[in-house]
Amino acid sequence: MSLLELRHVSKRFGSYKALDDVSFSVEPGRIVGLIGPNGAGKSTAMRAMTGLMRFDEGEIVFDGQPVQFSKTRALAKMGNLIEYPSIYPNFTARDHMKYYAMDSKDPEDIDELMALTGIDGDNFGKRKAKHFSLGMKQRLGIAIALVRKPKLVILDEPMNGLDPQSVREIRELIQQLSEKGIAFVVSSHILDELQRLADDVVIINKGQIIRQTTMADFLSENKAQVKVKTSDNEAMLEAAKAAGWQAKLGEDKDVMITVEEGVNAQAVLRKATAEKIDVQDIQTGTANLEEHLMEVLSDKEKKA
Ligand SMILES: Nc1ncnc2c1ncn2[C@@H]1O[C@H](COP(=O)(O)OP(=O)(O)OP(=O)(O)O)[C@@H](O)[C@H]1O
Repeated sequence: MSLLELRHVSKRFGSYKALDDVSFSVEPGRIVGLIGPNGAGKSTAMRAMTGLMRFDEGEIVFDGQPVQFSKTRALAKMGNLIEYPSIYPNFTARDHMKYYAMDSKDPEDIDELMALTGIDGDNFGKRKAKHFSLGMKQRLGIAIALVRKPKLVILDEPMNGLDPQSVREIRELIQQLSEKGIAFVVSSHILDELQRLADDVVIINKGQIIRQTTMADFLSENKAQVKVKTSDNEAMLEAAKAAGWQAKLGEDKDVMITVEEGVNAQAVLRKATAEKIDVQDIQTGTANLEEHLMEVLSDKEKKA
């Protein structure tokens, strides 16, 4: 049984449908990346899942129980870092942990949690929150999300504003926790980071789910491409299209040609030579998460 299931969930803000018949599920211990462009509905979906926001249609089931809207009662086995937990400037990290642990009948061991999230020790344990860096506040937010021994943690943009070192540390922390069986739903605009982090992807666009699959399967849908930079990219593009190849101009105006039977870097070089086009650079590779996402979204746009 899935740990979390959204079934046909819709949410309107006035006449605008922010969630439109959204269905997807989260399995125990998996890290699910929720991705999509600005305004796609990621935060709205996350708020609905945690019971922070009423939704209009459908149902959400977490750990066998329907999720119901509550202003005051957070779900017992779900942690979240969506709306910032209140961080009190004159509290230390330990004061915060003690305070949030009071909400739970059976809180996690605070010392263990502080060690795990790296907010223990002389550095942070004794300092007041008003002196914390953004990375430190993110860690404290995650530690607070974990204090009730959750089975699922929802993190909206947990990497926002962090330096590369902190981003890596937060990623390693999430992975470590998922190995202990905690599931995560994470949204992030830092797609190369999400590519490293997530086991599964759920793609949302204009309030609709476009795809739910594993990260590995999503990336393997990608066909390899030959990327070629020439003295005349427009002419190269025309020549490739005339040969019946799938070709387009990339973002940097290089020509991108999809690899298939009989179409590879060598064939592209031969074609360029025959057309008297100088090749300045040629590479073969597969698109990353960001490029593949852009492709999937633009295909969807064309079909709409
Ligand atoms: N309280 C609200 N009232 C009216 N419209 C809202 C409200 N909250 C969200 N919206 C709208 O719903 C849509 C989805 O917003 P949401 O914040 O869920 O998107 P998102 O995918 O999280 O975007 P981003 O990546 O920019 O954070 C947007 O068009 C937004 O303007």
